[in-house]
Amino acid sequence: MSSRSHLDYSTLSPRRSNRVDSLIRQTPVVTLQHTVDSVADIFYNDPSLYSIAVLDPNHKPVGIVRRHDFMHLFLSRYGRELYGRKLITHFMDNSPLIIEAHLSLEEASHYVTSGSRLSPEHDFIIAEKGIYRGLGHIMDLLQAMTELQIRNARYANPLTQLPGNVPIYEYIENLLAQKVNFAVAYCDLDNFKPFNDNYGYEQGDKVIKTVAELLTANMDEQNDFVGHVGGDDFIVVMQSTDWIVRCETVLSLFATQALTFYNESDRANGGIHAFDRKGNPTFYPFLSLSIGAVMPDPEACHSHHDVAALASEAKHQAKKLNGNQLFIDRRRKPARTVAFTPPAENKKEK
Ligand SMILES: Nc1nc2c(ncn2[C@@H]2O[C@H](COP(=O)(O)OP(=O)(O)OP(=O)(O)O)[C@@H](O)[C@H]2O)c(=O)[nH]1
Repeated sequence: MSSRSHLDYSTLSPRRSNRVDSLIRQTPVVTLQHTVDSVADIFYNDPSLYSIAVLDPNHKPVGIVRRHDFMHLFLSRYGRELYGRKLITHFMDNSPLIIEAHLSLEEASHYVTSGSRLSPEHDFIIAEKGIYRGLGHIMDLLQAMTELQIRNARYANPLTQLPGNVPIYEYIENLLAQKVNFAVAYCDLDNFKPFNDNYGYEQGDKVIKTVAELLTANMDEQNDFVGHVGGDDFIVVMQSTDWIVRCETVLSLFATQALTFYNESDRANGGIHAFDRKGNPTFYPFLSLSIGAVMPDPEACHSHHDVAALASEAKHQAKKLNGNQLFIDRRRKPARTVAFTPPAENKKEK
């Protein structure tokens, strides 16, 4: 998203498209030794320049000079004569907004909107581990955020409006690129097919929406990402330190809510009497949720395929347990790779 207009997202590298470094604009910088006169010359020679970052000898940003503020100095009588030879450090904003390049656009937007000092013509500094990388324009950020939202809507699951496969993959790739620790939970309903067959697709949709709502309500908006692969399969990518408790809360709430989807007679029986896929009469207990979770090793997992393999395996293990269960797989690197496949495609194999 480097120039952020009229871009075909399918050609973008997923790990860069929604990060702050995609907003970097290379503009002139000055050091602590620059005088007001020399900075004035830079502004004069480039009318499109709104701000100039001031760096210390280690390339760390220590301030920002804005054309708008600078103009005041020169509009005052004898301004240039009085201040021209002074160091720029006297006239810079020495607490500029500095945003790390690896952060997501959502995180950047959060910083920008929570800082009431900033207005649309203000720039922010983009740094990597505190070292200057370039300037970012607020208007670029807003435009990129709008495009991201349009794109997320395009890839959203139509039933739950949660992000689908493409944003899920991108989110994971982004975390892998940062080499940060995170957990992935693969959530899948149990006994959903007989429920659907017995109570109808519309009721089944309500169950899926309930799972979506429980996951969204119990995860941390800032640190966790809830995605809907399709059908009754959800992926949650978590950086909350208390993610295990959050998953357990979802399970316990679902255990209670699941009962509300049954009629009195089935509730009294503890489930549904129906036929299995081969036509044999079978008893199916209440709907439950299986969650298989893993903590992928960011050094050993090279793509979302590796993470998908780990999460799928954890989900299979979770499904072997009865009822609403969380299974945490201690394996952190995959033996094989698979993709998160929507259930409709899975079912053909059964
Ligand atoms: N209501 C509804 N049903 C769906 C949707 N997508 C897929 N399904 C149905 O979900 C069911 C998924 O089947 P399974 O995942 O095998 O259900 P299950 O009985 O829970 O089996 P396991 O997952 O193997 O435990 C099938 O009946 C699909 O037709 C959807 O969007 N809405």
